Order: sequence, then structure tokens, then C-alpha cells
Amino acid sequence: MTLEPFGGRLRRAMDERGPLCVGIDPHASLLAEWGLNDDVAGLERFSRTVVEATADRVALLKPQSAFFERFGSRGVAVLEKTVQEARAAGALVVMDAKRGDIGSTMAAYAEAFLHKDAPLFSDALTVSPYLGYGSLAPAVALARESGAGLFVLALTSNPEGGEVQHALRADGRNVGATMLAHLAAENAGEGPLGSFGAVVGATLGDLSAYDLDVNGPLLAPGVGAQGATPADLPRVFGSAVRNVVPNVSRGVLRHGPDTVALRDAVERFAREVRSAVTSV
Ligand SMILES: O=c1ccn([C@@H]2O[C@H](COP(=O)(O)O)[C@@H](O)[C@H]2O)c(=O)[nH]1
Repeated sequence: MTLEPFGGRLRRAMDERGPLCVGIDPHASLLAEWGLNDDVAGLERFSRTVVEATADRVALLKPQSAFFERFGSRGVAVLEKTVQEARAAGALVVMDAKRGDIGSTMAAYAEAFLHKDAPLFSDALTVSPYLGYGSLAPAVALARESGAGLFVLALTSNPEGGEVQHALRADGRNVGATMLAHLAAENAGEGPLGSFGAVVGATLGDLSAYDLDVNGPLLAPGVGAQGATPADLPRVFGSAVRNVVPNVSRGVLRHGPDTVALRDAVERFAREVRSAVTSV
């Protein structure tokens, strides 16, 4: 069965549930805070708890692959289960694996995450365009075929990102802006929202120098532990805020393992994001 394109599914989820992405980032320190061992059983309990507490109420869940890969093949097995259970419970899943390579290898990464029969199939995948945007072509093609989406690292939330993303090209445009322009071209004519989004940090301050209107979603990490707040979103994103899905990982996860406390934290962020977005 072919899925409806990711952009349409995400738009609906954002409208119905509110535009919030909760990260599943099983840091060793969080496992300890939750009273869990830093092992595969702890990883599994942590991830299942987050899915049970949140998957029926948030638009997007974002497992951070690194924290699962840390445990080798058994960690990846937990990641597979986490994705499948989150999707079965009604959330869209963006796999945060930030893959990027030459085109022929990128095709294999795409098969791993975006082929509809892959064990790790996810509704969307984060990808790095820093081997050249064109190197992502196999992932774009397979995402279109499967009804999945991509989130391309354009302007990341970390302060070190600027040395690459703010670098000026010969035409005077910077690298981050160039990635946004590629995405606008990818999403041209798509509705209600294109499936090819950008990662743009909520921590970056005023982005009015950029054309953020890529007709696709803007995944905005940085809210919570990295210091940005929902109230910052209109100032950072301007009118593009209507397509922003802020990500919160540690800001929610630190309220676990109690399910009610996790849900309360999600509701609080969701309410604040809704009110910030509708103020524009
Ligand atoms: O620019 C980026 C891209 C991805 N991330 C990821 O988002 C979460 C943020 O976690 P917090 O605990 O809310 O800080 C994490 O998985 C990062 O790898 C990002 O922060 N910035």
C-alpha cells in the first residue's frame, strides 16, 4: 500500500495534534535519572515508556539513532521496535540518523530507512547535504515513491554549524540559504505541504535574512535544553512559523519516568507552541 505523501500527513497531524516533535534520546544520564541501567533493557524500558506516554498525542516522534546504535545490534533492534510501536500508536516518526554520503551509498541509506518494507522504515529521515545537495537524489526519489519525507540539515541549532552553513558561495549566497532554495524547488507545486523539510535551529535568533518559505516543514530543534523557548519561535521564524515543528527532547524526557508527568510536560510545550504560533 502506498502512503499518502509525508507532507500531507504531517500537515494533518500538526493541525489535529499541534505542531510538536518529541525526541526519544535515551542519554545515559537520563537512563540513570529514570532509575534504569545503562543497558539494552534500560534502553527498551525508556523508549517504550516515551512511546506509551506520547505517541497518541504528538504530531511527530524523533528517535535519535545514535543512542540506540551505542548498544550495537541489540540497540538497533530496540530502535526498530520503537519506530514500529510509535507508528502503530498513531505518531509520525522522523528517524534522526543524519545520513549523507555519495549518491550510490546514499541509495543504500535510503533503502534502510525509506523503503516501505525496511525494518527501520520511518515516515521521514534527517539527512546531511554536505556532500552536495545532489548526493541526496536517491533518497529524494525513494521518499517520493514510498510517501516518506526528508529533513535536510540547513541551519543547525549548534553554534559550530555556522562555519559551514554561513560560508559564502561565489554567487554571494550562503550555504544554508542554498539548501533552503533546493528544498523550495523540491516542494514546488506540492500541497498542502511538501514532503522535503529543512532542519533549522530554534536557537538561531532572527532569521529574516533567509527565505524560509520552502513550502515544506521546518524541524526546529533547540527548544528546552538548548535554551530556546516556544515564545521565541515567531521572532526566529516570522511568517514561516506556520510550518515549524519544534523538537523538544531532554526538556520533556527529564520529567520521566512517570507517564503522567511526561504527558503534562508534552501538554505544556504543546500549549505554549500553539499560542506562540497563533500569535503571528
Ligand atoms: O540542528 C540540530 C539537528 C538535530 N538536533 C537533534 O535534536 C535533538 C535535540 O535534543 P534536546 O535534548 O532537545 O537538546 C537531539 O537529538 C539532537 O541530535 C539538534 O539538536 N540540532
